[in-house]
Amino acid sequence: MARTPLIAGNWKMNMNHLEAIALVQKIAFALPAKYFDKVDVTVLPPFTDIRSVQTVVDGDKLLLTYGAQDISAHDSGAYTGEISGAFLAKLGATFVVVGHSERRSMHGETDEIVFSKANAALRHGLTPIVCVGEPLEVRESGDHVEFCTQQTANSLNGLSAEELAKVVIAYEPVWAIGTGRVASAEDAQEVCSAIRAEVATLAGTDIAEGIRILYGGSVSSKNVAEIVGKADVDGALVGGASLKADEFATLCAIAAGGPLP
Ligand SMILES: O=C(CO)COP(=O)(O)O
Repeated sequence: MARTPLIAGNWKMNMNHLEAIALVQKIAFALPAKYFDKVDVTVLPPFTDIRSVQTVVDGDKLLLTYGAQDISAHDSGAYTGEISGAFLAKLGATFVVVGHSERRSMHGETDEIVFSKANAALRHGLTPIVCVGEPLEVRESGDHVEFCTQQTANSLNGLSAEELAKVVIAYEPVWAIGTGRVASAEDAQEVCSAIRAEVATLAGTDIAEGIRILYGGSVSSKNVAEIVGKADVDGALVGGASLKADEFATLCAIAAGGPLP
């Protein structure tokens, strides 16, 4: 099944709202419209930047989309510091990352919390990018496939098949995040295909074949072609390389099969 590649730039805690405007404009300038027929591109800035990004995307009629790095499981009320999916939807957000390993580890986000956040995203018409991935000790023990399929099942179990069809999953081995130690394309394929098989048990083969599964962890313009070229890898969740306009645009163009004539 042909799945349009998705490249998502997770800016993490970088770029104030003015820097965000400049970065989005530079990415748009460096990535001509013709690429957007072959790759979906989204940027995930800090919450404080989203309104500014919306303004420049809408004002300049840019083809890239944008979203958030987290979401509250709740819709409104006494949840100090949290951000409702209703507010993100109002800002024109498309995607929202849930269960990033940095939130799982530093904020105690369990699979159950990740499930509730994915649910909240879907409730507000947002596409959750549900992150799973093993720590180094699990990789070294050879239990990474079982770990990731279990994390996938626990994070998505309870969604209907129709809801699951709307989800993006990102496989991000923790030992590859921010380390420059990128998983091999074969590593990515092994786990992404196992995740797809797990989704098939949850929601059937058609839905499993239709969803996009991304790889994340030290992706750059130098390694993205081989990784996204794998049968079950449908794009990338990019951290550091998404903060440099030319590097990110080049990475997106490669994922689109470019350079295009
Ligand atoms: O965590 C990541 C994206 O969500 C990956 O970060 P790096 O690309 O910097 O390794």
